[in-house]
Amino acid sequence: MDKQHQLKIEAAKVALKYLQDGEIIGIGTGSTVNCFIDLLADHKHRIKAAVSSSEASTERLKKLNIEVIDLNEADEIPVYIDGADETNHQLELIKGGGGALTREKVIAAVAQKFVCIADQSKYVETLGKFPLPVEVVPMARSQVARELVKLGGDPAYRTGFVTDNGNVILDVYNLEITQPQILESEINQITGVVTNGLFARRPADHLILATDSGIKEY
Ligand SMILES: O=C(CO)[C@H](O)[C@H](O)COP(=O)(O)O
Repeated sequence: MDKQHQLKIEAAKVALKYLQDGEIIGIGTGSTVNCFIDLLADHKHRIKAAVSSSEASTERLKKLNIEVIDLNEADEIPVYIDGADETNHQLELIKGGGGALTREKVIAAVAQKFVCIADQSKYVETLGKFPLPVEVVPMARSQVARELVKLGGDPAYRTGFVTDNGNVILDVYNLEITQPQILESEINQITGVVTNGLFARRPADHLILATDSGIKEY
């Protein structure tokens, strides 16, 4: 097993302490969350059910006999566990490398506590080295791309990829994101954008970062 994967497992293990007995848990998407889902299998008796942010996570949860319910059936989500592509020290994130950003953002908005789990490679001074994913209604792809260029980015169409919502993704390169909240709002105002992968208006509440020198919690 490579070092990075080992760190993802370490972060996921620490996140188990946020489980709340008898409650619904929100589950994100990605390889780090997959580590958490696998660990959750041994604790499934403690939770009421899971709300999932993607078809991929739903499938993994169901394979482990963890009940998955629709978000509309959940009165509240005390805790949401998810990974990130980048985080800064304010726990503002870039997410959506796996293309699940919209459902992830919806669950994060509902959740009382958003716990981000990540390995050390995700921690950055300034967001933007990782291309910012933007989910777009297919017919608006070219128009949205032109607007993203005006904002200083270089959008690239993620070819061959369709989101769980039937939309496409533009990955925006070369953005140096010094004001994440403002950029998040600006991009969301472009007609045809479903959402973008900046989680700055609703950042994580806690970060569990696995590093070579141990777990750091923020
Ligand atoms: O936002 C995401 C999926 O849409 C993931 O959380 C993000 O891409 C991190 O994934 P990984 O844990 O595989 O590095």
